[in-house]
Amino acid sequence: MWVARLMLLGSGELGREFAIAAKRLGCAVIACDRYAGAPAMQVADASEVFSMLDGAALRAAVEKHQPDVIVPEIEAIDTVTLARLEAEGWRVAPSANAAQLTMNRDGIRDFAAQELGLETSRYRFAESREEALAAAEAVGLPCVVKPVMSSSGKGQSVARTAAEVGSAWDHAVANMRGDRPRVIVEEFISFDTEITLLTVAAADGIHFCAPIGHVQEAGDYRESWQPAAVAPVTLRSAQEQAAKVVEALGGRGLFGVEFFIAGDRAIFSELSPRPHDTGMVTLVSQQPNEFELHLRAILGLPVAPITLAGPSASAVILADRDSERFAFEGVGEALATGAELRLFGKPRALPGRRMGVALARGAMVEEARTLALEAAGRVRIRYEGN
Ligand SMILES: Nc1ncnc2c1ncn2[C@@H]1O[C@H](COP(=O)(O)OP(=O)(O)OP(=O)(O)O)[C@@H](O)[C@H]1O
Ligand SMILES: NCC(=O)N[C@@H]1O[C@H](COP(=O)([O-])[O-])[C@@H](O)[C@H]1O
Ligand SMILES: [Mg+2]
Repeated sequence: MWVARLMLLGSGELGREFAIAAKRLGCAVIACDRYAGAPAMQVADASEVFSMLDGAALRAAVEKHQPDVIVPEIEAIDTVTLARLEAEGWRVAPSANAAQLTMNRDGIRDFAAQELGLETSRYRFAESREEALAAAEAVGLPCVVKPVMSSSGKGQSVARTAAEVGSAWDHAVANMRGDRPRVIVEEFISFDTEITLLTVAAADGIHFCAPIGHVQEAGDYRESWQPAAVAPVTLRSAQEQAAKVVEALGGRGLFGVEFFIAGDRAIFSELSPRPHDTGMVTLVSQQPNEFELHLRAILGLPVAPITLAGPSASAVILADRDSERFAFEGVGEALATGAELRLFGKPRALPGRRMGVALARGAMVEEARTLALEAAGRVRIRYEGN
């Protein structure tokens, strides 16, 4: 009856678009997350609510729903259980190894820098305030301090002085995911621009999407666009590095490989073994989009040709407070710009939480960026009762 039964571990905005792609190709989707009514659950066949870090609950959900493929959608998952499930014959996309190595920044960074020899920022790990200070001295100031387990910039800050390293440590520990107080202290790279190189590991080999440029604030993405202007020699270097790391991680699927571009150097930063938030621009910029590519690669379906529709951009819509009673206004004004919207349906607003995204095309990237920003700015969240 089904093409495949897919279980999503994490059901946010990225999972939602993946679920839509999967439904369009006749798959069954079981969406799991830590709260009810998560974006992907709203379009899935079934859902389960539990913490992805709870191994027993994870195993119970897998045994109950018998998925053909388990598809991690967030970083913070009990990857020991995931690896055991894979060893028992359950399929994990792209692989339990990829999920395990990328869940913690120490895993992927040591793997990329030391085992594969990719160029990265100087870095050290620290498990106390004192160690963080020593690490900052070793990599130099300013430096970036991040919890080893976190995403979307949570717990991340830049320290410019030794005193700021202490507060950066406190901020990281207060905002980390998981139960391990450990940070990475990285040399601050003053890059010219940064890109995500969506890299597809498919049955017929590696495919690349056009590079995606993006702007981040407080470690979280605000705008992205495609194609990003990158010199051919630099793009080749990024592609070679991406192919190396994706092949070494193993498995089929789409990976978002992040690079800082400084002069003609592509400096490896990190990667997601799944669709990337900055890649939401592909919902209007290319065919197949990043969600369809992940699905097709996982299922062994054709991924090529990947065609670019034209210069495109995305801009995020953020909440600014904690509320479960809110509504979106200005949707009509936003759509009147010609841009598209994706409002994620998150049941709760939180300060800085991404609630939606505006997507636009233009004759040039600059025009698409202006339109997407304009449309995102026209959407307002009206909070009730305050
Ligand atoms: N060493 C660095 N030097 C300069 N800027 C940095 C450095 N590390 C991170 N940043 C900035 O912070 C952003 C977020 O960092 P990073 O990708 O490591 O965090 P993240 O929490 O994993 O984010 P996401 O989950 O959204 O990918 C980067 O895209 C970049 O703009
Ligand atoms: N950079 C990773 C990323 O963008 N992940 C996306 O955000 C969701 C969590 O959002 P939330 O924190 O608002 O619940 C995740 O489920 C995923 O879709
Ligand atoms: Mg990142």
